[in-house]
Amino acid sequence: MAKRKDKIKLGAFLLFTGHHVAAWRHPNASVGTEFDNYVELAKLAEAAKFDTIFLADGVAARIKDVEAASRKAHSGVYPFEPITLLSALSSVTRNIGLIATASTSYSDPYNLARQFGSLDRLSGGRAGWNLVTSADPDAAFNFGHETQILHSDRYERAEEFADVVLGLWDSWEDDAFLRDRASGRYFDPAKLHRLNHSGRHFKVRGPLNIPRSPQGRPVVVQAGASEPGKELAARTAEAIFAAQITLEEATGFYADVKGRLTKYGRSHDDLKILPGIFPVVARTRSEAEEKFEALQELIQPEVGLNLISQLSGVDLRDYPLDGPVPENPPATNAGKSRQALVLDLARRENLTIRQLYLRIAGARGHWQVVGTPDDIADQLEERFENYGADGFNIMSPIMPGGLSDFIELVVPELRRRGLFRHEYEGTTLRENLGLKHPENSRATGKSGAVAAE
Ligand SMILES: Cc1cc2nc3c(=O)[nH]c(=O)nc-3n(C[C@H](O)[C@H](O)[C@H](O)COP(=O)(O)O)c2cc1C
Repeated sequence: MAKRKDKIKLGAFLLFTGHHVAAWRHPNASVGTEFDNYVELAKLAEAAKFDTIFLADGVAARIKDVEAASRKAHSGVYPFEPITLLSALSSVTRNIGLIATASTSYSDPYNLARQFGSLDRLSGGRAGWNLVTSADPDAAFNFGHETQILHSDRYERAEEFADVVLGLWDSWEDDAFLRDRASGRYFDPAKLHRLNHSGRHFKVRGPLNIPRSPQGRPVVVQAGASEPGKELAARTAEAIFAAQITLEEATGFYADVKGRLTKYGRSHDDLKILPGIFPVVARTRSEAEEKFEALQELIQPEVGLNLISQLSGVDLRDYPLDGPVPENPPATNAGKSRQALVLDLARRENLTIRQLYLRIAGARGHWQVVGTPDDIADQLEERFENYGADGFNIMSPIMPGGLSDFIELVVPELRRRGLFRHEYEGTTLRENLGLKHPENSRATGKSGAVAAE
């Protein structure tokens, strides 16, 4: 197979103390909850010419199992709301993309379009929206529901939500605002487009009361991998955060989603697939293994059990720790692809419940690689060259050390192999990700989804 001509895209998935579930207990982990901690991480990633920093988010503290939650740093309690934080970080960064998570189940499309449009203008065109439907069951109780919204209903709402937001972002054409003192014309009415949306979930007249950004509009990212998740991504997203452990899973997912683009008039390069990787890197394999084991030893059984109960959608607290993971538990209404991924892993490697949580406590079901810079670069290169990814979301085990390790040890090796940039291609997120400047779908009459060029 011919070597790819494009280069790997890299995002830093920032979780304040690090992605390993016990990272907060490690003496080298920063407490990570202050603005300066995020300034440090954002500047580290930008100096390394990463494409993006990405912030996960939820709208509920996950404290149903308060004993386990009280032993974790990430129980759904985040130091900052992500759009607020990235708006602040936009003033201390220049090129790196700023991707925040926001829920289509528990937001309003007009306000969300405005907030991300504002972040996009504040940052000079570097905003991205990680569209989630909120698989977290606890979120429903903070927004007037008595039970979690059904998975299928969440995605039906998300489809319409995305169309409204995309339509609102096209309220004004790029050159609508003239600000012409001589003629007295501030904007050209012919370049203003009301949305006049009326659907099952939303009725939104528009226009959005904020102009388009230097990159046209924010980049839409999707992270769901169920059937409706993949379809929504193929129709509306320009980047996907995915979670696959094996090369086969990755290439299968990549071919599946890229294969869906044509029916929406979109081309292969209109969507970048960026699976997560949890890299533990050191100059020697034994040193990398020691680093990883030092984190593993800090995992408390309550926390490990709680983590796989959340990911598998099954409360495993009543099952023996050293017994098997239950066969065929009920389908979850939470994250379907994540349940499948965790249960397949347990079956594939014949893991007990304790072995399963030790296996995924770091990467939460993402791809985990422990080794030297060459080991990790080899794995990234293989997945990239075999079209299992267009880039990767780096989920450092511990912050800031894990991110600086990857930057100091793996990035130079990727550059030596000609796989990663030396300099940014542009100043907007689209320019650096290699995405087209979106035409204004209201101006061209291609309503709703992402308008093809
Ligand atoms: C890299 C990555 C990041 C994610 N970040 C969030 C997040 O911040 N908030 C959230 O509610 N869900 C997040 N998710 C979960 C997805 O939105 C989705 O619920 C999950 O992938 C299951 O989707 P599915 O039911 O379509 O398979 C993330 C998933 C991935 C792969």
